[in-house]
Amino acid sequence: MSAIIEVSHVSKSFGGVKANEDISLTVEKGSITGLIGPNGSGKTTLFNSIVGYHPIDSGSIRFEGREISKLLVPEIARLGLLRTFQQTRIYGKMNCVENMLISIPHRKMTLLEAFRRNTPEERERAEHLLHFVGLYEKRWLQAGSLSFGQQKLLEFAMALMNEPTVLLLDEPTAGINPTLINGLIDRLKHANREFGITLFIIEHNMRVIMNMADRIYCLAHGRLLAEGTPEEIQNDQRVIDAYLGAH
Ligand SMILES: Nc1ncnc2c1ncn2[C@@H]1O[C@H](COP(=O)(O)OP(=O)(O)OP(=O)(O)O)[C@@H](O)[C@H]1O
Repeated sequence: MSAIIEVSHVSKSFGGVKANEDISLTVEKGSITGLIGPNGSGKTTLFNSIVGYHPIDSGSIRFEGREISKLLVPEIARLGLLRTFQQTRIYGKMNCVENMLISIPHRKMTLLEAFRRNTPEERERAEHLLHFVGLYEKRWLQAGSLSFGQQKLLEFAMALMNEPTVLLLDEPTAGINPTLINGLIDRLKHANREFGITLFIIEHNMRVIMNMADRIYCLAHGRLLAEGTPEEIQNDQRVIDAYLGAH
């Protein structure tokens, strides 16, 4: 495997708060990589830096060997690097298929035009992916009427509409009941194995991340505390003291 994301010595402060300090890590192509750490340890800030949501103070971020730390969100998205959020971002009044169709990015037209111009291939792809995440039967329902877990599955399918190379997932299982969590894990693993999508996942649910990740990074107080396989991380005394002891 080779590195698809290379974060080197990245720092980012908000006023006096050092949210990320001298962080270096790599995400291997084709891997499922985990990012854990206590609340406020800088995980979301790092994701935001990688996808271009805000400029970094220093350091370098490379995607497929190319420096991306000065690029804007849509430019990075066009390269195939996308993220999802802790809170779902769906349109509750639209049905699932409509949500899928408007998730195709960078259209320089109104929503109405966007619907008119969707190609049959895009519609077919939307339905295929809704089937993939188990929402095909519900495709004509308003997204707002779905359970929170189903909305997360919809959001995942919306991200897949853009055919990402790498998907950054911010707490994908937060707020989802255990049955749906298992379904989501299964779908994520499938997307990784069968579609070859590299996954970089922030997750507080240890059962989930230990079960999925090839490699895990742990942050604490904005710094990289430890890295290793799930087994190494679980047995790392620094991680236990800073984080796992409370979980
Ligand atoms: N836009 C911002 N403005 C000011 N401070 C911020 C901003 N974003 C993050 N911070 C601060 O940076 C630190 C790291 O926050 P961040 O959200 O990255 O942590 P996290 O590990 O993702 O936490 P959680 O697990 O609770 O989501 C916190 O002290 C937070 O208050």
